[in-house]
Amino acid sequence: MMKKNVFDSKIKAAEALAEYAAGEIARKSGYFNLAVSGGSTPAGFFSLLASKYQKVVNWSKVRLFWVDERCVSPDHEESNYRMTSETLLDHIPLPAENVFRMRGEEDPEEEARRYGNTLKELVPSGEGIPVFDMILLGMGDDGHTASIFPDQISLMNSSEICQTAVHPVSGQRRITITGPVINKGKKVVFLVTGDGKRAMMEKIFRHDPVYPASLVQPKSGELLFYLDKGADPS
Ligand SMILES: O=C1O[C@H](COP(=O)(O)O)[C@@H](O)[C@H](O)[C@H]1O
Repeated sequence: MMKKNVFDSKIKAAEALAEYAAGEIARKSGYFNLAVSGGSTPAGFFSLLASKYQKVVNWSKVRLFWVDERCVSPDHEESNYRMTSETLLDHIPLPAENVFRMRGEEDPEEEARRYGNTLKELVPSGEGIPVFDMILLGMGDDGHTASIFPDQISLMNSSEICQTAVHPVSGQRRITITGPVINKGKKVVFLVTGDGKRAMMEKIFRHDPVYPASLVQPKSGELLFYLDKGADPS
């Protein structure tokens, strides 16, 4: 099932998503396994969780994972972990043992293997694939999602849980969960904002198969879009 939610501003989209995520966490008994994206878009959502929902959410039941990471040290300005720490983790009582970062500073191939094994060990699986309670995705204006870029679209159909990737322009190495893991998620949520994303969003809603974000089609989970009106093509 697919549901599109459009809001007047990116702050309103982040507010609605924070309310939704907090509700989903509250509804779950046992661990809530959440995988988050990086880049710049989730910062507002994370900040809201860290302020408005800091005392509302039972953070000890959240286990936090990453959808993708840039192969840099965790204090690097481009680190997805660093962005999440500064906007969310530094402000909430989420136990350190519930935080499972991708180690961008390690050898990428080894780290992709290690992280895949961590996911297999900790996240309940279906048909051998980890099933996250929620996966937060972003979309680049080139149609990539996670660190799966159009020129490496085979990662959407990989037999691995986690793989390495390369940014097509900068050549920066990346580690990413693969398409089958994304499509196993119970709630797969795109947060996309800004006029600059509208043209690509239109292609994604047309399911243009050239773009990885178009191939996000959860098998039995729910696909949700949180957009601001700038990113909405309709
Ligand atoms: O490189 C990345 O890009 C996407 C989109 O980022 P945004 O800054 O345009 O929101 C992001 O979802 C991914 O996690 C990140 O590594």
